[in-house]
Amino acid sequence: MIIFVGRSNVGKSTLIFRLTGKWVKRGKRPGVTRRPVEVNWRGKKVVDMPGFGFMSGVPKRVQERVKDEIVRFIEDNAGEIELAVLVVDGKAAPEIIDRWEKRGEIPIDVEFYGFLRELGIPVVVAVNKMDKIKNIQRTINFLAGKFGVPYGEINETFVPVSAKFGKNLFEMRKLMEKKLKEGRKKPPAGSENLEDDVGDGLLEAVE
Ligand SMILES: Nc1nc2c(ncn2[C@@H]2O[C@H](COP(=O)(O)OP(=O)(O)OP(=O)(O)O)[C@@H](O)[C@H]2O)c(=O)[nH]1
Ligand SMILES: [Mg+2]
Repeated sequence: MIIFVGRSNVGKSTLIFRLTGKWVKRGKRPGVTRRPVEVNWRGKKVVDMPGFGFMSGVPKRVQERVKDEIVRFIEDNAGEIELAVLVVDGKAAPEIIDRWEKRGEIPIDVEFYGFLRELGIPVVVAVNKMDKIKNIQRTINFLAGKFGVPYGEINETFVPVSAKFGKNLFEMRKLMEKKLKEGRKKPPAGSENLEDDVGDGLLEAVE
Protein backbone atom coordinates (compact mmCIF):
# COMPACT_ATOMS: atom_id res chain seq x y z
CA MET A 1 0.00 0.00 0.00
CA ILE A 2 1.13 3.52 -0.87
CA ILE A 3 -0.51 6.46 0.87
CA PHE A 4 -0.65 10.09 -0.20
CA VAL A 5 -0.89 12.42 2.77
CA GLY A 6 -0.60 16.14 3.34
CA ARG A 7 -2.50 19.27 4.19
CA SER A 8 -5.78 20.02 2.45
CA ASN A 9 -5.61 21.45 -1.05
CA VAL A 10 -1.92 20.70 -1.65
CA GLY A 11 -2.75 18.57 -4.69
CA LYS A 12 -2.73 14.98 -3.39
CA SER A 13 -5.68 13.88 -5.51
CA THR A 14 -4.40 15.64 -8.64
CA LEU A 15 -1.04 13.94 -8.17
CA ILE A 16 -2.66 10.51 -7.81
CA PHE A 17 -4.77 11.14 -10.90
CA ARG A 18 -1.62 12.07 -12.83
CA LEU A 19 0.32 9.10 -11.53
CA THR A 20 -2.27 6.38 -11.90
CA GLY A 21 -4.66 7.76 -14.51
CA LYS A 22 -7.48 6.68 -12.19
CA TRP A 23 -10.32 9.09 -11.55
CA VAL A 24 -10.30 10.57 -8.07
CA LYS A 25 -12.29 13.54 -6.88
CA ARG A 26 -10.33 16.78 -7.05
CA GLY A 27 -11.31 20.33 -6.30
CA LYS A 28 -10.45 23.95 -5.86
CA ARG A 29 -11.26 24.23 -2.17
CA PRO A 30 -9.59 22.52 0.78
CA GLY A 31 -11.50 19.54 2.15
CA VAL A 32 -12.51 17.73 -1.05
CA THR A 33 -11.35 14.24 -0.11
CA ARG A 34 -13.14 13.29 3.08
CA ARG A 35 -12.39 9.55 3.37
CA PRO A 36 -9.46 7.41 2.27
CA VAL A 37 -10.01 6.48 -1.39
CA GLU A 38 -8.29 3.46 -2.82
CA VAL A 39 -7.16 3.06 -6.41
CA ASN A 40 -5.03 0.43 -8.04
CA TRP A 41 -1.62 1.17 -9.49
CA ARG A 42 0.65 -1.56 -10.81
CA GLY A 43 -0.96 -4.14 -8.56
CA LYS A 44 -0.58 -1.92 -5.50
CA LYS A 45 -3.17 -0.06 -3.51
CA VAL A 46 -2.70 3.69 -3.69
CA VAL A 47 -4.68 5.52 -1.05
CA ASP A 48 -5.78 9.12 -1.45
CA MET A 49 -6.13 10.43 2.10
CA PRO A 50 -8.19 13.36 3.27
CA GLY A 51 -6.11 16.44 3.90
CA PHE A 52 -5.35 17.67 7.37
CA GLY A 53 -5.40 21.27 8.47
CA PHE A 54 -7.75 23.96 7.25
CA MET A 55 -10.83 22.96 5.27
CA SER A 56 -13.25 25.54 3.99
CA GLY A 57 -16.63 25.49 5.69
CA VAL A 58 -15.59 22.76 8.12
CA PRO A 59 -15.56 23.45 11.87
CA LYS A 60 -12.24 23.15 13.67
CA ARG A 61 -13.61 20.29 15.78
CA VAL A 62 -14.34 18.27 12.61
CA GLN A 63 -10.91 19.11 11.18
CA GLU A 64 -9.35 17.69 14.35
CA ARG A 65 -11.44 14.55 13.98
CA VAL A 66 -10.32 14.10 10.38
CA LYS A 67 -6.70 14.40 11.51
CA ASP A 68 -7.28 11.80 14.24
CA GLU A 69 -8.86 9.49 11.67
CA ILE A 70 -5.84 9.87 9.40
CA VAL A 71 -3.47 9.07 12.26
CA ARG A 72 -5.55 6.04 13.19
CA PHE A 73 -5.69 4.82 9.59
CA ILE A 74 -1.91 5.04 9.34
CA GLU A 75 -1.36 3.29 12.67
CA ASP A 76 -3.83 0.53 11.82
CA ASN A 77 -2.26 -0.05 8.41
CA ALA A 78 1.37 0.66 9.33
CA GLY A 79 2.42 -2.93 8.59
CA GLU A 80 0.97 -2.76 5.10
CA ILE A 81 2.12 0.73 4.14
CA GLU A 82 5.23 0.39 2.01
CA LEU A 83 5.58 4.04 1.18
CA ALA A 84 4.07 7.40 2.06
CA VAL A 85 4.12 10.33 -0.32
CA LEU A 86 3.90 13.44 1.83
CA VAL A 87 2.62 16.18 -0.45
CA VAL A 88 3.31 19.81 0.42
CA ASP A 89 2.37 23.01 -1.35
CA GLY A 90 5.85 24.32 -2.09
CA LYS A 91 4.62 27.87 -2.37
CA ALA A 92 2.64 27.98 0.86
CA ALA A 93 4.51 25.56 3.14
CA PRO A 94 7.48 27.70 4.27
CA GLU A 95 5.22 30.53 5.36
CA ILE A 96 2.80 28.21 7.16
CA ILE A 97 5.65 26.43 8.93
CA ASP A 98 7.14 29.73 10.09
CA ARG A 99 3.76 30.91 11.33
CA TRP A 100 3.16 27.77 13.39
CA GLU A 101 6.64 27.89 14.88
CA LYS A 102 6.21 31.54 15.86
CA ARG A 103 3.09 30.48 17.73
CA GLY A 104 5.15 27.83 19.51
CA GLU A 105 3.39 24.95 17.75
CA ILE A 106 4.86 22.06 15.80
CA PRO A 107 3.90 22.54 12.15
CA ILE A 108 1.59 19.78 11.02
CA ASP A 109 3.81 18.77 8.07
CA VAL A 110 6.82 18.49 10.37
CA GLU A 111 4.75 16.45 12.83
CA PHE A 112 3.53 14.08 10.12
CA TYR A 113 6.94 13.56 8.59
CA GLY A 114 8.29 12.59 12.02
CA PHE A 115 5.28 10.39 12.72
CA LEU A 116 5.70 8.42 9.48
CA ARG A 117 9.43 7.97 9.96
CA GLU A 118 8.91 6.84 13.54
CA LEU A 119 6.65 4.09 12.25
CA GLY A 120 9.48 3.08 9.91
CA ILE A 121 7.53 4.09 6.81
CA PRO A 122 9.71 5.32 3.92
CA VAL A 123 8.65 8.82 2.87
CA VAL A 124 8.92 10.73 -0.40
CA VAL A 125 8.15 14.43 0.01
CA ALA A 126 6.49 15.74 -3.15
CA VAL A 127 6.99 19.50 -3.22
CA ASN A 128 4.00 20.29 -5.38
CA LYS A 129 2.95 23.44 -7.24
CA MET A 130 6.54 23.98 -8.35
CA ASP A 131 5.10 26.15 -11.12
CA LYS A 132 4.51 28.76 -8.43
CA ILE A 133 7.91 28.51 -6.71
CA LYS A 134 10.70 30.94 -7.51
CA ASN A 135 13.67 29.19 -5.95
CA ILE A 136 12.95 25.49 -5.72
CA GLN A 137 16.26 24.43 -4.21
CA ARG A 138 15.91 27.03 -1.48
CA THR A 139 12.42 25.78 -0.67
CA ILE A 140 13.62 22.18 -0.52
CA ASN A 141 16.59 23.06 1.69
CA PHE A 142 14.30 24.97 4.01
CA LEU A 143 11.91 22.02 4.30
CA ALA A 144 14.78 19.57 4.80
CA GLY A 145 16.01 21.70 7.68
CA LYS A 146 12.59 21.75 9.31
CA PHE A 147 11.97 18.02 8.77
CA GLY A 148 15.44 17.11 10.02
CA VAL A 149 16.49 15.42 6.79
CA PRO A 150 20.30 15.23 6.60
CA TYR A 151 21.93 17.05 3.71
CA GLY A 152 23.04 13.82 2.05
CA GLU A 153 19.49 12.48 1.98
CA ILE A 154 17.75 15.52 0.48
CA ASN A 155 17.80 14.27 -3.10
CA GLU A 156 16.40 10.88 -2.17
CA THR A 157 13.62 12.40 -0.06
CA PHE A 158 12.37 15.54 -1.83
CA VAL A 159 11.13 15.88 -5.37
CA PRO A 160 9.64 19.06 -6.84
CA VAL A 161 6.58 18.43 -9.00
CA SER A 162 3.65 20.12 -10.60
CA ALA A 163 0.60 17.90 -10.62
CA LYS A 164 -1.44 20.48 -12.47
CA PHE A 165 1.03 20.96 -15.30
CA GLY A 166 2.41 17.42 -15.28
CA LYS A 167 5.95 18.48 -14.47
CA ASN A 168 8.58 16.17 -13.01
CA LEU A 169 6.17 13.29 -12.58
CA PHE A 170 8.73 10.90 -14.03
CA GLU A 171 11.23 11.98 -11.37
CA MET A 172 8.64 11.43 -8.67
CA ARG A 173 7.84 7.95 -9.96
CA LYS A 174 11.53 7.09 -10.09
CA LEU A 175 12.03 8.17 -6.49
CA MET A 176 8.93 6.25 -5.38
CA GLU A 177 10.23 3.14 -7.10
CA LYS A 178 13.64 3.56 -5.49
CA LYS A 179 12.10 3.82 -2.02
CA LEU A 180 9.81 0.85 -2.67
CA LYS A 181 12.78 -1.24 -3.73
CA GLU A 182 14.82 -0.26 -0.69
CA GLY A 183 11.94 -1.19 1.58
CA ARG A 184 11.81 -0.37 5.22
CA LYS A 185 15.31 -1.25 6.30
CA LYS A 186 17.57 1.62 7.20
CA PRO A 187 21.36 1.43 7.37
CA PRO A 188 23.01 2.75 10.55
CA ALA A 189 23.07 6.51 10.69
CA GLY A 190 26.09 8.10 9.09
CA SER A 191 27.03 5.19 6.84
CA GLU A 192 24.18 5.20 4.36
CA ASN A 193 25.50 7.29 1.51
CA LEU A 194 29.07 6.24 1.93
CA GLU A 195 28.27 2.61 1.15
CA ASP A 196 26.15 3.49 -1.86
CA ASP A 197 28.84 5.71 -3.29
CA VAL A 198 31.47 3.04 -2.87
CA GLY A 199 29.24 0.54 -4.67
CA ASP A 200 28.57 2.94 -7.53
CA GLY A 201 32.28 3.57 -7.93
CA LEU A 202 32.97 -0.13 -8.20
CA LEU A 203 30.24 -0.61 -10.78
CA GLU A 204 31.52 2.26 -12.88
CA ALA A 205 35.01 0.83 -12.75
CA VAL A 206 33.74 -2.53 -14.05
CA GLU A 207 31.76 -0.92 -16.84
N1 LIG B 1 -0.71 25.85 -9.53
C1 LIG B 1 -0.89 24.56 -9.24
N2 LIG B 1 -2.07 24.13 -8.75
C2 LIG B 1 -2.20 22.84 -8.45
C3 LIG B 1 -1.15 21.91 -8.65
N3 LIG B 1 -1.58 20.69 -8.27
C4 LIG B 1 -2.85 20.84 -7.84
N4 LIG B 1 -3.24 22.12 -7.95
C5 LIG B 1 -4.56 22.68 -7.62
O1 LIG B 1 -4.77 22.59 -6.22
C6 LIG B 1 -6.17 22.39 -5.96
C7 LIG B 1 -6.37 21.22 -5.03
O2 LIG B 1 -6.11 20.02 -5.69
P1 LIG B 1 -6.52 18.60 -5.07
O3 LIG B 1 -5.78 17.57 -5.85
O4 LIG B 1 -7.98 18.45 -4.97
O5 LIG B 1 -5.89 18.73 -3.60
P2 LIG B 1 -5.97 17.71 -2.36
O6 LIG B 1 -4.67 17.77 -1.66
O7 LIG B 1 -6.42 16.37 -2.81
O8 LIG B 1 -7.08 18.42 -1.46
P3 LIG B 1 -8.03 17.77 -0.30
O9 LIG B 1 -8.65 16.52 -0.86
O10 LIG B 1 -9.01 18.83 -0.03
O11 LIG B 1 -7.14 17.49 0.85
C8 LIG B 1 -6.84 22.25 -7.32
O12 LIG B 1 -7.39 23.48 -7.68
C9 LIG B 1 -5.69 21.87 -8.22
O13 LIG B 1 -5.90 22.23 -9.58
C10 LIG B 1 0.08 22.39 -9.20
O14 LIG B 1 1.04 21.66 -9.41
N5 LIG B 1 0.15 23.73 -9.46
MG1 LIG C 1 -8.05 15.24 -2.26
